[in-house]
Amino acid sequence: MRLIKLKLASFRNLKNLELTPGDKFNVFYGNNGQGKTNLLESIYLLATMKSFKQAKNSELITFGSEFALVKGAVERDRVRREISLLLEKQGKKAKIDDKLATRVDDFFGNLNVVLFTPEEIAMVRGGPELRRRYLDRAVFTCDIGYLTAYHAYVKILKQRNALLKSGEAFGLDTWTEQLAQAAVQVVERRSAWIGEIEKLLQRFYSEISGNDETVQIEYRQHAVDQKNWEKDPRQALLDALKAHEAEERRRCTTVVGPHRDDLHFGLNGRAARHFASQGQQRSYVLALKMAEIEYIARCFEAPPVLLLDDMTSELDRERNENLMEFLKKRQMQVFITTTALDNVALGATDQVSAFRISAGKITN
Ligand SMILES: Nc1ncnc2c1ncn2[C@@H]1O[C@H](COP(=O)(O)OP(=O)(O)OP(=O)(O)O)[C@@H](O)[C@H]1O
Repeated sequence: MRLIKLKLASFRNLKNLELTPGDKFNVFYGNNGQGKTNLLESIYLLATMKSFKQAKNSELITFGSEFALVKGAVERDRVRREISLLLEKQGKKAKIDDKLATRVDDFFGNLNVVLFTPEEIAMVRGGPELRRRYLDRAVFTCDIGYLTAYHAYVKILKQRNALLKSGEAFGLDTWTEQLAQAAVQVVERRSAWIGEIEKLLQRFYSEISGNDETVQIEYRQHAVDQKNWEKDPRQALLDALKAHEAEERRRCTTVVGPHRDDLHFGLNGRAARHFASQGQQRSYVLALKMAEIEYIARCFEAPPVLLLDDMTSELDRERNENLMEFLKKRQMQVFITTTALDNVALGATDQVSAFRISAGKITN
């Protein structure tokens, strides 16, 4: 799977850009604020239809323009496809080979990406919403049906919250039933992904750290009894919701469900969030990304495209080299941004295509 052409019009400060990337390492270098991250954002958008900065369409369109166009030619299993996204202030239109894509699963899967940004290191230390967001996007890449299950859950959650807000005494039970049913779908799919990642995580962590520390990854459900869950997931959620009903009525919001769950990262049996050093946290996230890449490669029988935004500022030389060694061994296309070319520990390889970016233009 690879991106063989990229064409941008009025996308952030990239007003008119055409790129023919190389098959392996594509390094975009230049000063701050020139458009390197914007370029990665456009590729991410083409793959996921979402901005990794949670930006709205209006922020993605060049100031003063009415629309933006992100177009790519992708190749998977020797089949070439043109995929494009037209961004208008009111919405997006996705096309595949010039035909409007009407179904989600037609569009997704043509280009799989794994993103690695400095902000993701904060995922270990930060609040649960960062980890949930990461988890949702990662699960969706390998399980397209997850998006439907997740949207169904969110829709019911919103309706249940509206009822709680209205102060209406009746009708909650019906929403609670539906919520529990939809929640089981979300939790089971998230847990299945974690189960697969867990098998790979230790191997990569040991490779990076070179020691015998152990790593754990676990799905942690908020307020749900795990013994009950193992016997009957739906009933366990119903029981937890019932037990919190008074609190929910008081706070006018649903307090139990996957929107409150968390992903637990453990190191030597303790919470990495509290006990891991910065270096260990970096190694953890790096190993997690490697595991994610490996898992996607297995699911699709083709590795994803990797987007590495300014990682040289976060990873020290040794981790940087470890990551590059891991990538060199795989037939995968990589897009890297950095302020200076020699920050990227690629060593001697002829697989690098370097592009200098200045004021939204490729200048070499
Ligand atoms: N909608 C927009 N229209 C025009 N320019 C925009 C828009 N959104 C952001 N920009 C510009 O894009 C630039 C930021 O680009 P980007 O984040 O890609 O920088 P970068 O090269 O990755 O820099 P750094 O090395 O600091 O991360 C800023 O100059 C900003 O003003």
